[in-house]
Amino acid sequence: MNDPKIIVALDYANAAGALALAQQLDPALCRLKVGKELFTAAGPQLVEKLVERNFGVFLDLKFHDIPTTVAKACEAASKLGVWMLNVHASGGSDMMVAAREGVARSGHSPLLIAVTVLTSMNQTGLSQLGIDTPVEQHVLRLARLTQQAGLDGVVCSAQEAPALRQALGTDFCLVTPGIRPADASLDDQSRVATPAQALASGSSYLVIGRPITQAGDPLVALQNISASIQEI
Ligand SMILES: O=C(O)c1cc(=O)[nH]c(=O)n1[C@@H]1O[C@H](COP(=O)(O)O)[C@@H](O)[C@H]1O
Repeated sequence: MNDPKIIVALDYANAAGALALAQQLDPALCRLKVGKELFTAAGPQLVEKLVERNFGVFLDLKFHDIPTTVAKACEAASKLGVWMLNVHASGGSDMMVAAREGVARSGHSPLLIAVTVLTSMNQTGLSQLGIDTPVEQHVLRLARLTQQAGLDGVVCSAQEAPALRQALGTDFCLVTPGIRPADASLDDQSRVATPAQALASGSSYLVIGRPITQAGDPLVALQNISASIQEI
């Protein structure tokens, strides 16, 4: 079965921008991520349109609330026919178990993953939250909690992927944003890796936004990145 490793982040302000980009891309080469900005502006109808165009959709709404609310949100999200959805692991074990139950109630079976420590965060940012544990150790702690709650995987940076892969086994899904080709701008990302480094580190899927969406020719950018990971 075709299982593209690249997830293009559709960080657009409206449906027209997102659909125009999707039109240029190929569902055999990538999946698409709909995040908070686009979903707030364009809603479930846009997600359904992307699913109809045969794209696997990662609905990235990073739910983080009391367990009942998250369970119902996950149930509703799963009913949209998405391929993957996520919650924040820092919402805790009960919240993640409830999320899993919400997905099960939906009658659909998307992958359910949890965000560990955002890739924009560094050690200073974590310390400001009162967490003085090294980033990698904190990511590992949240990832273990996620696995114990029965979720399919986590969002982490590629820098933590080798440790997580070793600790959590080959079946646990590692989704890594903060991906930058060697010559690309870091933007607001902090813990970054190139596409090839990320896959070699054990990432299952790479989330890539601006290096593709802001490129002069997004399809060529996607094809170049795809080619750079073919042999890994
Ligand atoms: O859950 C995510 O997708 C996510 C988690 C994280 O820790 N860091 C992170 O950058 N993301 C998302 O990944 C995408 C990265 O986009 P670019 O920085 O443009 O490649 C954005 O849509 C972020 O919302």
